[in-house]
Amino acid sequence: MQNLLVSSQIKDVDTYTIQHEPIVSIELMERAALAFVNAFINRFGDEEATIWVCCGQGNNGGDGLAIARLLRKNGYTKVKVFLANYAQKTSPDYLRNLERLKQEKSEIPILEDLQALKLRQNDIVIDAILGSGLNKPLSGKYEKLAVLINTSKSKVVAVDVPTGFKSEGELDAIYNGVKADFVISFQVPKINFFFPESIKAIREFEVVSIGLDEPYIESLPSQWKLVTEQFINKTIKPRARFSHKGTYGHALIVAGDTETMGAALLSVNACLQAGVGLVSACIPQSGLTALNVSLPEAMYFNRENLSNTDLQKYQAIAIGSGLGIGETQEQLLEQLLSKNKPLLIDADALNILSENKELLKEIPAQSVLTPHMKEFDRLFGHHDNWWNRVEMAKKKAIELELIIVLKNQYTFICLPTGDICVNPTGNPAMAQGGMGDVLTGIITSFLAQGYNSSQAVILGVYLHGKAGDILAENREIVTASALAKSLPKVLKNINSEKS
Ligand SMILES: NC(=O)C1=CN([C@@H]2O[C@H](COP(=O)(O)OP(=O)(O)OC[C@H]3O[C@@H](n4cnc5c(N)ncnc54)[C@H](O)[C@@H]3O)[C@@H](O)[C@H]2O)[C@@H](O)CC1
Repeated sequence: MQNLLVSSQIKDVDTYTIQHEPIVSIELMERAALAFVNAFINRFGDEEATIWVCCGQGNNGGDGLAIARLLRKNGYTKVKVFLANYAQKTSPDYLRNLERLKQEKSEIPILEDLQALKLRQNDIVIDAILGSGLNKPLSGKYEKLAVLINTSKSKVVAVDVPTGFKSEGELDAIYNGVKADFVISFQVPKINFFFPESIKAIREFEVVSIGLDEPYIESLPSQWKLVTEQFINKTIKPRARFSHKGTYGHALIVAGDTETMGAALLSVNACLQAGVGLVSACIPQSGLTALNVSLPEAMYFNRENLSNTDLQKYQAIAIGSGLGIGETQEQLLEQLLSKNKPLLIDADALNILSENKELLKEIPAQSVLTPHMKEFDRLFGHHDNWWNRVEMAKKKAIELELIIVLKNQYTFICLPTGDICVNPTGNPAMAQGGMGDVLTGIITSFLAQGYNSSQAVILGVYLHGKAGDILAENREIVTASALAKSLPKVLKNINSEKS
């Protein structure tokens, strides 16, 4: 897991690195500019393009000036600098870079008049006006400049963060900052990059290392964690020699209704594909033929027997996929809750909870809830923005001792400890019915295999997204069935890389 930091902490890390590496601040800026330029060249190789580097007067502007110089050195001949010198204060490193640019007679025009900023279709704007130092909403000349950039047809590449974009905290409903096609951000992704509202400001982003002190970053207190591939590789266990089906647990999935049996089958199938030893499908009798035909590996569990069966033999129990809503389903949920064993609660089971909120207190600790936005709001009230929604999920996870998996392109996993783990995998090709049922099956599978609740959820969410990402490399749409089918290979690849 990687710590995600708020802007004040990032500033602190800059200072720490400068003092302890040690490195002078102007050299750190040079390193940042070089990292930006390398990533930029990788992506925008056209040396003939006209590049307008728009610079403010803080360190973000200082980066911009160094970037302009380095681009020129790398063969980009049509680089121009525009100085947005609208403030009283200037940073010392900005001034040093400005001096250097002037002294070196680098043939880079330095413009200050807005009229001179004639942005054309194939031009590139490098936005180095304001970065993570933003401390109030954009207004006046800054806002005017943002409008000019946004209404041009030029491509916009932002340095660290787009001008006017808040790196953390509630994002305003109306965004008046620079809209970037691409952001090259330094060292750590900013927390708000993972929030859906950032789409107004950022189309794509990449994070480049500038050599800030990583152990120090990890030592800082932060409730925000980014799930990393290293964490997954370290956590996941390969199949052991001499193991048998009993080694990988027995899962029980309570799901399906006459017309939504597909959801149950998707869940049960995903549970198998993710490696469970045994899975029993507690579905209505009307689904028995479908189950036997499509998933011969799965076992059938008669619903009539749920109340009087000892469920201890199941290492994991999930309820919800395609369950339907009604008195019978409510009774099923209540029966499971009374067994006092952690559950995974999804889909219709969440909707039943939102109609019977008094049941929330009955959910055993360490249970997992996997709502999408609408299910979450039905459960815990309407939220105007994602920041507030995630804050509420965190609060409820602590209060009810649950793991709340708030699903989105970047899923937020809120743990009872107060930590919020952001999952970086997943993509829009996966936006299709059944995907949630598959996720439920995968997490249930990992729970049954003996991972603890947090591990099972993090592994499940990450690998679900990872499988989707791999498939989306050469297809526009990824169906839930295709994703489930690809899981054994994704798992194999991870385990082979380790050995
Ligand atoms: N040593 C460092 O601190 C490093 C900083 N780096 C760069 O520095 C940036 C942060 O630099 P700074 O902290 O100087 O801040 P910025 O350059 O982002 O902003 C500078 C100034 O803008 C003012 N300001 C904030 N919001 C405003 C608004 N809405 N309207 C008008 N003025 C506003 C602030 O008062 C501040 O004086 C990062 O985003 C990154 O690009 C990198 O060079 C890496 C090293």
